[in-house]
Amino acid sequence: MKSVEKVMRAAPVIPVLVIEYAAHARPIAEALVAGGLPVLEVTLRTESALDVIREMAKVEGAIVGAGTVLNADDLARAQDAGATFIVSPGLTKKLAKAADAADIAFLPGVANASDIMLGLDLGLRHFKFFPAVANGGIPALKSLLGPFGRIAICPTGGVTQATAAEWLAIPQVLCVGGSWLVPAGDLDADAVRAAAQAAAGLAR
Ligand SMILES: O=C(O)C(=O)C[C@H](O)[C@H](O)COP(=O)(O)O
Repeated sequence: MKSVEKVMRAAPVIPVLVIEYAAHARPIAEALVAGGLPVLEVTLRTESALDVIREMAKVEGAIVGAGTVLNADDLARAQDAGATFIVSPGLTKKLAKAADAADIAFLPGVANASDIMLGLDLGLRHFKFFPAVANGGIPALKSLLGPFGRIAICPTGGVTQATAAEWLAIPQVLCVGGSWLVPAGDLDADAVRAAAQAAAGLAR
């Protein structure tokens, strides 16, 4: 399986992208990469998501993946479009097996001890903690890391530029995910680049 750890270590923040217009894909990817955030998670939540992945995959230096991958069909469509990693809000045996068979880096969501134990049974060690804040935030993650200290985590859901550093101070947290870098609405590439620069400067 391709290394999910490499994806997680490429930058302190993975922008979670919900993009309506394929025409916005390249300028947004270029602004994020130029700002120092090469890892781009394109959620499969919009009609244009697969076209967005195709466009972003052409941007030099971009490491493009798909988010909101719920099943093997989503995985296959995202990989065909050029995604090199997939992120899921949860974890199923079927999806983990499909990711293994497709030889694609896989970052599944976990919310509790049983989810992590399912992941460990499946040979996984890298997880997204989702929804990070609603699920109890830093105290909840620290409690889970008692019994599961050897996993690697990307908290996502409610993380912001202001709170990312606190999460990144936890040794098992290799990166955080968040949608704050690219707000919905009109495209402002300068603002995206500035937000990326601030995020890329966060210490791990
Ligand atoms: O679409 C998915 O697959 C998800 O897992 C959801 C995203 O990770 C969160 O919606 C990001 O959370 P915010 O940064 O609080 O907006």
